[in-house]
Amino acid sequence: MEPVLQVALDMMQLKRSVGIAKEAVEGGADWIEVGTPLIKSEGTEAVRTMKRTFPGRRIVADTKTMDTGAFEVEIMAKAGADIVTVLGLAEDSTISEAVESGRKYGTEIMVDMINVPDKVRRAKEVEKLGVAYICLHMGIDTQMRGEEAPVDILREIVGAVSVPVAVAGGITADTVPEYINAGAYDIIVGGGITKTDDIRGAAANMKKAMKGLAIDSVVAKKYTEDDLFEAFSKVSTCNISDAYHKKGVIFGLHPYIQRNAKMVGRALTVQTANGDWAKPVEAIDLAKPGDVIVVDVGGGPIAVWGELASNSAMNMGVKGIVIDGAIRDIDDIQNLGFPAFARSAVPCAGEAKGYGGIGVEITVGGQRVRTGDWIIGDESGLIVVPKEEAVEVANRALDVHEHETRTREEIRRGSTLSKVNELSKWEPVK
Ligand SMILES: O=C(CO)[C@H](O)[C@H](O)COP(=O)(O)O
Repeated sequence: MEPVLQVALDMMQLKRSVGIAKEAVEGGADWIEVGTPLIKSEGTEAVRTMKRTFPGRRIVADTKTMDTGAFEVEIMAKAGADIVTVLGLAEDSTISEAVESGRKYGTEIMVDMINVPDKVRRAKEVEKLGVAYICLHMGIDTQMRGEEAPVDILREIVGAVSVPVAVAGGITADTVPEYINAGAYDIIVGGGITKTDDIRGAAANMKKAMKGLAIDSVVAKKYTEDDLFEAFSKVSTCNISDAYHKKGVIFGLHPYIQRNAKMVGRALTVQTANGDWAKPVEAIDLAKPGDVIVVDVGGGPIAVWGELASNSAMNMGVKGIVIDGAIRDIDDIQNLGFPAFARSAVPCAGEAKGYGGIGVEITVGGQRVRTGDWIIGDESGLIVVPKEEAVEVANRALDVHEHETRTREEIRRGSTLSKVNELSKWEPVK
């Protein structure tokens, strides 16, 4: 059997989804998935519209049914679904009822193995219940922690069951050949197609990659602890703030940086007193390449940092300086191209006395900062991401960034930001 490409429409707006589906089909998508968020926002109408618009295509209703299998399958079948998804975590009776209902109304059942602990064992069990497809799925929230659908488990499932196996979860043109080689029949792709500005091209590339051609994905891979510098360098502080629910924003510090410059690094914290520049300067000798020195001066108005310190820090591979207090030599620091953020700029420096400490927990611009936390700064400001949350926040920020690519393209084609988001519809019901 020739593998199929299923495009997953996971946005909330039906009109946009139809447009995207049309272009994906032109690019070669075989099956169309009405994604869970789309079903939740638009109901069965989304399935009905897709069936009417694409009469010759298989329509998958991704209901992720967990209970009342018969009932939910009947609803989706009558709306035009050819395949309905039920969770592998559901009770056997829910799955059997879904299968029975599917037989009655002419719909197949795909079991989604999301979060199932023993996927191979469960795959064998649900096959016996009469399901038509089994789907190995790494959910979007799990992907944000850097995980992808595991190829070895896919291979094991394919070897253990005789029904066709689908795979989903952050698949890109780069990764699709591994899943094909492991025996996947149905390749389910959401963001790898829908977040691009060229849906047709992305679907066509996915098909080429499914045939074994080497294709570079325009959508980023999911990042792990090892390559967070690259991940944070690809996004803006605004992307991070959107992804991190406005947490981590450092307020009140001014960016003294060059146009389009960006600062990304891990914090080396310093506590000092107003005008006392000893500890900030000593920190330079302790800094590792890639660090950002972050100084808590409690907002003090006498400078604790200037051009010579910046020069020395740059030499050590330090990525920038953040001071909740005062800085000086702004013009020279900007000529150096050394990113600096401070509450104020003044000509006067204090004296080296040695108060405070290095590597201690500090508060800067209202945010707690510890050594090792990620600090990202650009012309919009500064944000701190705790080290424990960095992988997830970086991947979510990239997701925000990539979704903006699609929105920008729709605006370029004549839509408006309000229309793209169907804003009026999302106002709370009074
Ligand atoms: O069902 C889903 C999320 O629960 C998605 O449709 C599925 O994960 C495919 O999307 P992506 O390729 O972006 O992961």
